Amino acid sequence: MIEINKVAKSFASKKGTIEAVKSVSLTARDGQITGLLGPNGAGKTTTMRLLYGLLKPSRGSVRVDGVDIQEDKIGVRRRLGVLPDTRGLYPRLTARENVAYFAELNGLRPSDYEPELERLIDSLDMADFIDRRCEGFSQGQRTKTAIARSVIHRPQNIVLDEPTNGLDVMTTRGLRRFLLNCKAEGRCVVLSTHIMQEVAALCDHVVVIAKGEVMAQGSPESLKEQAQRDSLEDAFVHLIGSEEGLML
Ligand SMILES: Nc1ncnc2c1ncn2[C@@H]1O[C@H](COP(=O)(O)OP(=O)(O)OP(=O)(O)O)[C@@H](O)[C@H]1O
Repeated sequence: MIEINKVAKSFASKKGTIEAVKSVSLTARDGQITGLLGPNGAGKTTTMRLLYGLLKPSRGSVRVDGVDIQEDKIGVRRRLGVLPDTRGLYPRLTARENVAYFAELNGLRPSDYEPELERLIDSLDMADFIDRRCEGFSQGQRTKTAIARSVIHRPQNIVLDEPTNGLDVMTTRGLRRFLLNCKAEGRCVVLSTHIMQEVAALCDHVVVIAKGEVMAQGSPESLKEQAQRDSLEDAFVHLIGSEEGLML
């Protein structure tokens, strides 16, 4: 379970202070997929970076399975699998070597991680390229490798920044099946997106973010009720107060 309590983050720039995240609170539960939905520049990536400890919040706190990230960063990272916005693979290593390297950084021996790696190759459909160097990989191949790498240590909590960005329909469907399977195993999945179909297809709990603040949160059904709209699309546009930057 991930609990974010009133986090804020601002950046200094030549033109003054940018308040990327003004105040975001949410709880992402085990056995659920929680979606952060918002237009471009809403503060999703910054919230994700605060969540996995890449950035330190200006205010507020983050707890993962009850552990405060500022008090025990390493303990929290062990409980987290992260797909960052920059996928960041080692181009000279094969996909298998990239995943194995991360498994070993997490203290696993080949006999510990190899069965899980085989399972991931199968469920993410990676057999065709697993033993190729990552240099020259397509976006889908890169994303799949980065996802396998982020979950090889079987973390209870999985955090993915725009996981289906640039993926084709078949790859997206495979990834959705994979995430639904993680949910069925009782894991906590958090993803950010600006694609509404993603939310409708996957999310149990949706946090609508715009301009660094939470505009509304709840199940897709409850968001329609809160906005008094019949479709999710209309509800989101109403809650955000603009259509800008959203993909319908
Ligand atoms: N390191 C940084 N320095 C300065 N400004 C930043 C930094 N990181 C983010 N911002 C600004 O904070 C705001 C929120 O950015 P963020 O990347 O969190 O949005 P987002 O919701 O993920 O958007 P997108 O959907 O376009 O990826 C933007 O105005 C962005 O320019």
